[in-house]
This record gives sequence, C-alpha cells and structure tokens, in this order.
Amino acid sequence: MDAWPRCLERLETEFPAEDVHTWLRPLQAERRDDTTVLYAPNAFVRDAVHERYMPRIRELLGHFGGGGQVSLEIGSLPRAAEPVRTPATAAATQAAAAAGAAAFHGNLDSHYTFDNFVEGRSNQLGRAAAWQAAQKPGDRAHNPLLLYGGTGLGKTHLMFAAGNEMRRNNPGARVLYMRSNDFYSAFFRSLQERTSDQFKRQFQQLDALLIDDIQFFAGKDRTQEEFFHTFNALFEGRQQIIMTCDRFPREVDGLEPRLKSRLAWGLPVAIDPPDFETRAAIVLAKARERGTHVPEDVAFLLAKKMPSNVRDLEGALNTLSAQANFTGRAITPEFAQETLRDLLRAQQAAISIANIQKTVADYYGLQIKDLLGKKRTRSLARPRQVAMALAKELTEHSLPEIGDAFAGRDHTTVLHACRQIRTLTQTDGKLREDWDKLIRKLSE
Ligand SMILES: Nc1ncnc2c1ncn2[C@@H]1O[C@H](COP(=O)(O)OP(=O)(O)OP(=O)(O)O)[C@@H](O)[C@H]1O
Repeated sequence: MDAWPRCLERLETEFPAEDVHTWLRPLQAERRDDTTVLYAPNAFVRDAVHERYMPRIRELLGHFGGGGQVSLEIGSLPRAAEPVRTPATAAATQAAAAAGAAAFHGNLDSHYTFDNFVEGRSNQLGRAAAWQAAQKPGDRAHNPLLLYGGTGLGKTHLMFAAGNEMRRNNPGARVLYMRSNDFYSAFFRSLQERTSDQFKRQFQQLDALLIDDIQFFAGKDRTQEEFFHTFNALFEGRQQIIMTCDRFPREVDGLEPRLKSRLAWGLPVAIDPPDFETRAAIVLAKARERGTHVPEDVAFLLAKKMPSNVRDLEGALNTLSAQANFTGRAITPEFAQETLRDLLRAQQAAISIANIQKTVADYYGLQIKDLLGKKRTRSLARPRQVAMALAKELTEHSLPEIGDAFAGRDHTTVLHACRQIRTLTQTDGKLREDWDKLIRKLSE
C-alpha cells in the first residue's frame, strides 16, 4: 500500500498540521481488489474526512497509482499491519540488508522520545534505567533491561525513547525493535524457508535489540529456545537488550524456567499506573503536542475519571479534540462530560464502592464483614483505610457518602484514612505496591 503514504505526505503540505494530525494521520489504508479502503477510527473522523478531504484524497490516490475505487469505513487494520510499528519481516529484511550503518532502520518509531515522556513516581525508575541504557548500551548495570507492568503504561514508549536516544548519541547505532510475535513469525518462516542461519545472523551485527511483550513467548517452546540462544549471544557480545513484559516474567505461565531466570538477570524495573498528577500532566503534554488547547480543569477531570491506563486517557483526549474540531466548540469540562459521557459512565460503573470493598477484601484475604466491622486490629484497620482511600481516589463519592458505605463511619475517619494512606504510599514500599496493584485490578 504505497500510494497512501505518498498521498498523506502530499496532504501534509496542503493542509494545516493540526488538521492532518486530527483527521488524516489516524486513517489507515488497505488495498482490497481494485478498491483502496481507508479506515477511520470513529464516526467523527469518517464524517469529517468524507466532507472535507475525500475529493482531494481521490485525486491524489489516482495520481500516485492507487487507482480504482476509494472507500471510507470505520475500522482498523489488524495490529500486525499498523503503520507505525511495522512487521518484523520488514525489520528482519532491513536488518539483514543493512550492510552500511546509514541504511539501518530498525523499526524505531522516532515519535516516542524522552522529551515527550512525562515523568512521575510510577515510572521514574523505568525512565532512569532506559536513559542509562541509552547512554551506555551493553553496560552490565542495565543489561538486559526489562520493563514490566500493565498495559498502556508507557513501556513501549520508553523502549523507543531509549532506542532513539542511542541513535541520537550515535547515528550509526544499529538498534532493532521487534515485537515478540514478529520474532516468532520471522523465526517460524526462517524454519520453513531454511534460512535460519540468516535469521540468526541479523542479530549479530546489532548494538541493541528491543523486544516488546515477551509474555507472547509463553507456550511457544521452539521460539523460546531460539530466543534463549539469541539472548545469550547478545548478552555475551555485550549488546544491549531491552525487553518489555506485561508482568514480572516469573509470573508468566508457560515460560521456561531457565529463560525466566535469565530475563531477570540484569535490571528488571516495574512501571506502575501513573498517579493522579502525572495523569493530568500527561493529558496536558499530549494536548500541547498536538496543538489542542485543553484547560487544566479538563485535564484534571480526565485524570480523575480514568485512573489507570494512559492509552485510554489518550483515546479520550483524541475523541475530545476531534469532536471539538468538528463542532467548533471549546473544550470545557461540560463539553468533556457531554462528549465522553458513555466512556465515563462505563468507567464509573465499573468502579463502585462495593466493588472496591470486595476487591480489597479479596486482595488481603478478608471477609467483607471484617473489612466493614468495628475491630481495629492492624490487619483489618489498614486494609479498611486502603479501601476508603481508594473509594475517594477512584469514585466521585463525597467523604460522608464513603463513610456511610463503610458501616456509617464519620467523614473525618475517611479523611484521616485518605491522608494516612497518602503518606504511607510515599514511605512504605509494600503498601505502595498493594495500592498500585489494587488500582490496576480495579481499572481492568
Ligand atoms: N509517562 C508518559 N508520558 C507520555 N506518554 C505516555 C506516558 N505513559 C504512557 N504514555 C502513552 O500511552 C500510550 C501507550 O503507551 P505504550 O504503548 O508505551 O504502553 P505499553 O506499556 O507498552 O502497553 P502494552 O503492554 O499494551 O504495549 C502511548 O501513546 C504513550 O506515548
């Protein structure tokens, strides 16, 4: 599908950057028989594109050889065909063909950098580790670097940032990004085509291998075996390895024990869900980046209502921005409430006080009646405080309402619990971990 990138390139010169960012870049293209199908992520984008840009798109696609029909639909390409993170087949071919450093591409997405990564307590360590790895690739202190944590928290962003930084420091650096499933398919193909030697060779010349979502290797024994050898060869060659995983590898069922232990050899760092302030800062930074004006109270609103996943937060911002552009209205809290009503309601419905009480009780192995009861032993009082503080953090309920839901406690008790837990999350590592895990569970 060569015609679309060329068409998009031309459109970028013809329309304001903000329009291109909002309406045209989100489109994905696919060739179906003699029709070019353009996928829009939602109805706003589809309608705006249909109304304002289709005639020009048709002309340009015709011009660049994507002739025939052009259709515009809501949908997306399967993930493997996403334009941003191209499949490893391309990467592998590039890697193999990259005799000269200048030609080496490695699949890095240059958009994701340290500059546009918002730092907060939840990702500070991960950021610092990725930064260090980029400054001194291969150094034993951070090789391999493993970033692990829930979905949409910025692991891939940091990984790209490290790769881009390596290339900034040393433009000839050979940094290859691969998703684990791409490693799997490329390896599989090399077996069928009897090109395993070539497959192995591509890794020898690398300075760094960035490999995303290694939990995908679970249950794929031959691929694990191959990755194990690749890993050892890179490690011995002092080539930097950066990996991401959706949890600590020991917790991934179906990974071989020797691989699990090897993965945690270097520096494993958890990426946690960002706290409220960081979430708001991310919304503001993303808005600035795309040239959309989002006032602080809207950023706070989104941060408050969408507690865990940055990807969802970004999705909400995109919808707001698209709708504001489309209707010509300013982005205010009312506008946000209205536009994101269904989304916010879904989030809200998912997190009720009862839900929080049940999750916290299960987490600490308690009965709900004990969590709500009067006993003040520490093993009950602390989880109770955690549950109250979570209710304040994750729902819209007032302190008196939360007190009521906890067997009619006074609102000052709830306030005290919130303050206490806030302090403890900063001083007590175990409690911090419990807090983050509970937020993650509740936001799933
Ligand atoms: N701290 C941050 N600052 C700026 N953007 C962030 C931050 N954290 C996450 N994001 C953004 O959130 C989106 C999702 O991040 P990313 O793809 O890196 O998540 P991930 O942890 O790799 O998730 P997955 O495991 O699902 O692949 C990206 O657009 C990324 O730029």
